This record gives sequence, C-alpha cells and structure tokens, in this order.
Amino acid sequence: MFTDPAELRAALQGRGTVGFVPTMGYLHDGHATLMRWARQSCDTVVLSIYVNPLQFGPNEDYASYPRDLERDLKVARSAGVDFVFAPSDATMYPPGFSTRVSVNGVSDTLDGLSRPGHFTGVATVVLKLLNLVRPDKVFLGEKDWQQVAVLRRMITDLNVAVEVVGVPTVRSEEAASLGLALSSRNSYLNEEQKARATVLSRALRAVQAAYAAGERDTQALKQAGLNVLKTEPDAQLDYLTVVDSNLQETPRIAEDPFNRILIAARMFGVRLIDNMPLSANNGAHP
Ligand SMILES: Nc1ncnc2c1ncn2[C@@H]1O[C@H](COP(=O)(O)OP(=O)(O)OP(=O)(O)O)[C@@H](O)[C@H]1O
Ligand SMILES: CC(C)(CO)[C@@H](O)C(=O)[O-]
Ligand code: BAL
Repeated sequence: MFTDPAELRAALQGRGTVGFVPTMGYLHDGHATLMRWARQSCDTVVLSIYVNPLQFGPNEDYASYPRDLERDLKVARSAGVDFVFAPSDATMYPPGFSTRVSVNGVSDTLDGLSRPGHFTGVATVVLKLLNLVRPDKVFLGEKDWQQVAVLRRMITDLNVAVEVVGVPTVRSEEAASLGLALSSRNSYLNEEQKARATVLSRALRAVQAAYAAGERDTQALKQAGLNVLKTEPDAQLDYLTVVDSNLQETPRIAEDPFNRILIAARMFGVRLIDNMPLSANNGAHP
C-alpha cells in the first residue's frame, strides 16, 4: 500500500496500461466488480481509498463513515489489484490548498441540490487523484449515475487524458430481482431495514413497467414509482425523476438511448440512492 504519491508513481513506471478505481473504502462486491473490470482490460490496477472530507456537507456522515483498511486490503488483493493508494489528508489538502473544481450545469440538479458543494468536492478530489495516478482508464459505478455524468463532463472540459468506463450497478444477492444496490452506507442498516430499503429498486421497476406498458407522460411514470414508495412509511423521498442523457426532465419521454430513472430517499436515517435504465433498450452512461 502506498501513502506517498511519488512512491506510487515510481512503482507504476513501465507497468503498461493503468486502470484506476477511486473509492472511499469499506469495500463491497460493487467495488470488487469495478476492480475486476479494470483487471480484465488493463496491465496494472490501482485502487484508491480516501474518505474525501471535501465532498461531505457539515451535517453529513464524514466522521462516522465506515472505515476498515485491513479488510479492504484483503478484498483488493483477491480482486487482483496491484497497488492500493491511501493518501492522508495532509497529502491531499496541505496547508494553503485553495482550489476547487466546479462542474456547472450537471452538478446543479438532483444530488447537487440536496448536497450543496458535494460534486465540487468529488470533482476536485478526482482530478487530483487522476493527476497523481495518471491512469489510462478510470472505472466508475453507475450506482452514482450523476457522479459519472459530472466526472465525464470535467474530464472532457479539462482535456484529461483518461477513458471513463461506467460499470453497471451490483445489487444484493437476496431477492436478486428486487435487490438493494450495494453501498458502503448499507452497513448503517440492519437486515430488516435492508429488506425494506428494496422499496427504492421496486419503485424504479414500477416505472420501468409503466414505460414498457406504453406510458410516455413523465408525471404518470413518476406516479407509478411513487405509488410503490408510499407502501413504505419510513421512506422520505428526496427525488424520483426520469431524465434524458443530459439529466433533464421533460414533460414527455423522447427517444433517448440514455433515458434513466433516478431515486433518492432517506430511510432509517440513511440517505440512499438508486437508478435504472427506463427501458431495456437504454444503454450505459453516455
Ligand atoms: N453497487 C455498486 N455497483 C457498482 N459500483 C458501485 C456500487 N457501489 C459503489 N460503486 C462505485 O464504487 C466507487 C466508489 O464508491 P464509494 O466508495 O462511494 O462506495 P459506495 O458504496 O457508493 O459508498 P456510499 O455508500 O458512500 O455511497 C464509485 O464509482 C461507485 O459508483
Ligand atoms: C469518486 C469518489 C471516490 C471521490 O471521492 C467518491 O465520490 C466515490 O466513492 O464514489
Ligand atoms: N458514492 C458517492 C460518495 C458519497 O456519497 O459521498
């Protein structure tokens, strides 16, 4: 494991193509899938573990965010990671650090509204990590659909020489058809709460079903999901939306290969997010 970027750079010399998986640790099978995708298409795989203070709001869970470096190193090893980079706060944000990367537009809706400053924190740390690791490919999970959109925008706008690979969401094994999206924050929930939290994915599937039945009115599609969400009194909805490839909601659904249903809700004190394609014909992140 490296904490010093210079030592990591030295280790990467002559190692061929580099695949990079940025994470905040407390690794689960979603993360391992990203690592395996990187393993399959790159000579060398780098995983970063860094709980980035800049992307947490003042009332969010930075202090209590789950951490277990020893276990993470084992998961990384078994998924075929070559190097783990776990920088300190002093390395990432030394005294005098004062730059922020703001990705306007795509950051300004959905999670960007509910978590002010979040995507600026994400874009700033990811640009720093990309500059430190200098990978050929970066692997990002579609569970964080808006995050992928924000980072693609940043990488394009700032001419960062890296290919973005979006990886489909990995869900819990129990009740595979309804499963909860794996997330480090699921560790805040007990088994019963996790089962009840599948209401998010059930709501998304209800929207898919309404679309498959021919519904094209956005409000009606959303209502199909809201009807499912209402069955779970402990779900406090933040948003449920159907958006196009620009993350825009329109009154009627137009043909767009990247139409997506996105949901965020607070359950049992935990903010959960999930998303799915609107139809089976909709693709991965543009
Ligand atoms: N279930 C999943 N399937 C695929 N990728 C995932 C999944 N969960 C997380 N990822 C991806 O792993 C990377 C690191 O995410 P992160 O460390 O924040 O984990 P997380 O489980 O999303 O945590 P959190 O609970 O804080 O949202 C991101 O690119 C994220 O999209
Ligand atoms: C991309 C990321 C590692 C930046 O801190 C984080 O937002 C995450 O884990 O999704
Ligand atoms: N998975 C995105 C990181 C965050 O929620 O802060």
